[in-house]
Amino acid sequence: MFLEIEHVVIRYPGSATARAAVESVSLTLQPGEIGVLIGPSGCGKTSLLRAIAGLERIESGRVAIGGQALSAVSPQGERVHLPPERRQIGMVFQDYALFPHLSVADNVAFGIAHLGRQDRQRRVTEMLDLVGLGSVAERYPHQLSGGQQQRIALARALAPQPRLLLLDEPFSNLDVDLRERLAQEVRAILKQASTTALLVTHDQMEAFAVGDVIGVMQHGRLEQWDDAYHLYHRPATRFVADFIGHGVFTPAQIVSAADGPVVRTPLGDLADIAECPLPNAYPGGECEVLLRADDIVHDDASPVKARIERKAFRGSEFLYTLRLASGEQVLAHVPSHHDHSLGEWIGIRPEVDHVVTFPREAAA
Ligand SMILES: Nc1ncnc2c1ncn2[C@@H]1O[C@H](COP(=O)(O)OP(=O)(O)OP(=O)(O)O)[C@@H](O)[C@H]1O
Repeated sequence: MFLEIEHVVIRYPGSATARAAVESVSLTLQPGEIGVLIGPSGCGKTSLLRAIAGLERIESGRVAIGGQALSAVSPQGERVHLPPERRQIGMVFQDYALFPHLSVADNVAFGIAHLGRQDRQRRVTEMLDLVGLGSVAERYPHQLSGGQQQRIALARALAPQPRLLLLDEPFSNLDVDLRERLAQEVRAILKQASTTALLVTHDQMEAFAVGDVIGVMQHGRLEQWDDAYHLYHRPATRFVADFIGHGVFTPAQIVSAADGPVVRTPLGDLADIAECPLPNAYPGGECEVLLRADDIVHDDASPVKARIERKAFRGSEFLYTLRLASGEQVLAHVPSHHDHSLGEWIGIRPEVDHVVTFPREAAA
């Protein structure tokens, strides 16, 4: 392991009795791996990032890179806290923080003043080429677009060859189209430079575009640290299931059938499902099943009908909010050439590959 975060607790001064901002978070990154922390506002992502950078002190736990403890508080109260400038960690913030009076080349050279002139120039050229902006070296930040400024900020952060790069909402000042494109570019740049990085965002698309591993945080806790596929298809908690993707929880019952357990839902039985829980996993087999919008297929031949309550155009598809006659709500992605009207009844059927169940909310 390269980056090791072990049971880190962060509590701000003056809030000794209050909930910790970060509550016993543990995660690891391999060399060259990109991690992303995502979660609602106030869940503690920035606090954790700042603690890794050395800008906040931890109350307990350990932060280490390559086996070297940067911050640590042992159960006996022994403390390590390396100052930020000795951690060899780079940072990129949402506001770029470029120096307006310095040219692009001088901005990139800022953190490598210790190198000789030739080495410095070579590194600046390398970094500008890496971010695809070799042609703007002599310009000033105000002469660049937001996306270009952010790539320069990345070049500046990478120039000193940090052991770890931390990125705090680096795309949030950019418009939506640019954001996703830049997110993919940044991933490619980090991979090319073999940089280990941890990025904070509240945008799922960004997290999926950039991260090898994604951590979902809530109330200071890390609910799951996993790849995008598992977060989506195997969410560890109800919060993760709800936070990632579009879906609803529907009451269901797991019952034994001739060919094994089936999940009985208002849309019919879900059968032939790998890793289906056994009926005795829940009292009376009663649970809630997660139905994602892409688990529901529009099929006029289906006996199950649902009324369209809302629809949102998403380019190649609509996100329909549907109501079954029995009262349950479900979501469905439907190709956008199936343009039905609000209030219309359409046929739907479930096509669920991964069944995700949780205890009934009231019983949970
Ligand atoms: N300097 C501080 N002093 C006291 N409390 C703080 C401080 N910084 C953050 N907090 C509190 O710690 C908790 C976590 O905040 P943090 O900024 O880490 O969350 P976040 O997930 O990054 O949120 P956002 O997405 O809004 O930036 C919040 O309850 C916040 O109010």
